[in-house]
Amino acid sequence: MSVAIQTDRLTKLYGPGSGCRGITLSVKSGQIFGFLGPNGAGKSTFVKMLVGLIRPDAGRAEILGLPLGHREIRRQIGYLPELFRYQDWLTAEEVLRFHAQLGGLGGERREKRIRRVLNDVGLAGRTKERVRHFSKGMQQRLGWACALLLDPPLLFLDEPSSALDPMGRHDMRQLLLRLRQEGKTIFLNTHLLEDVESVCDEVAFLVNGRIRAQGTVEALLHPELRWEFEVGGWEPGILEGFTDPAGISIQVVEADDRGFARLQAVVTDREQAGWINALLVEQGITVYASGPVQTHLEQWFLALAEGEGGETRGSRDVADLARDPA
Ligand SMILES: Nc1ncnc2c1ncn2[C@@H]1O[C@H](COP(=O)(O)OP(=O)(O)OP(=O)(O)O)[C@@H](O)[C@H]1O
Repeated sequence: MSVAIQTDRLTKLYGPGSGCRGITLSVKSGQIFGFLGPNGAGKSTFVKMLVGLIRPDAGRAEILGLPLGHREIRRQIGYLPELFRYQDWLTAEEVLRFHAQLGGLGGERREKRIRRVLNDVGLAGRTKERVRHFSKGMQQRLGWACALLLDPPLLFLDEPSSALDPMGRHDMRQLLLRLRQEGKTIFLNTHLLEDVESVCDEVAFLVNGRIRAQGTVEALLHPELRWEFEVGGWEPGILEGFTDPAGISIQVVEADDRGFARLQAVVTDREQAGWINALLVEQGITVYASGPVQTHLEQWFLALAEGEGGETRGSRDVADLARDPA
């Protein structure tokens, strides 16, 4: 798989503690890459460097094999800015014609592309309306249309669903998946963890201008199989003296004085979880429920964001954070 974006210690500083520093990351072609972080983390600054709107202070980058700043890159990328604003005296169609003209697209091909992208973003019936009469969500849909217009292989979308209602967000997630199927690479800045969990192949978390964690969503959230058991009839020491041939350690996460407890164990597979289940029952414990522990991206996000400014958190590895996000 080739690499669409490669950055090497890319840096832009606006002052102490703002901007982004030393960002090294790699985005494979054909991926949806999620770029996450709390407000002010430096996500938009990073994207603006990649699309050529601001110059880095230090570091290097290659976009589609071309060095950052190369004119050809602009032909190959689509960009939806976080703060979008279009000529509100024009109609949606006219805005797109203007953008097509800037991109060197004309004639019947242009008209065909305009019809196609307006249809893709759900504005097919609103093409003759002036942008000033558009709702914020419709304007953002127009922004998507502008980004897609020249059919670029690489898209930078900065908070692309921020103005959309739940249905609109759903539509856009479907569109993202379709674009990936068509082979596009998508760099997605977002706060919507639902989007990240459902469409992103890899993610990077930015806090205070630095990358704190990076990897596939699956590896970040589930570096190990942890199983939970909700039980009744629990007593401290009930499993004492029991010899465990597999060396599994069962931890008590929570227990009350009526014998209710939540237990957890790291297991290699479901069979091992079933074996623990049988063991508990053998000891006279009632198992009400059991299943794998689900870590949600939100827990991750909060744990990383709370560590803002803490260099020690930055040095912890991803698996370590996933085991103990707090
Ligand atoms: N042109 C600028 N001049 C001075 N400071 C800036 C400028 N642009 C951004 N910053 C600062 O850099 C930091 C990162 O801003 P940036 O907009 O990149 O963050 P972000 O992660 O995209 O935030 P949000 O999620 O709120 O959009 C902030 O502290 C911001 O105030």
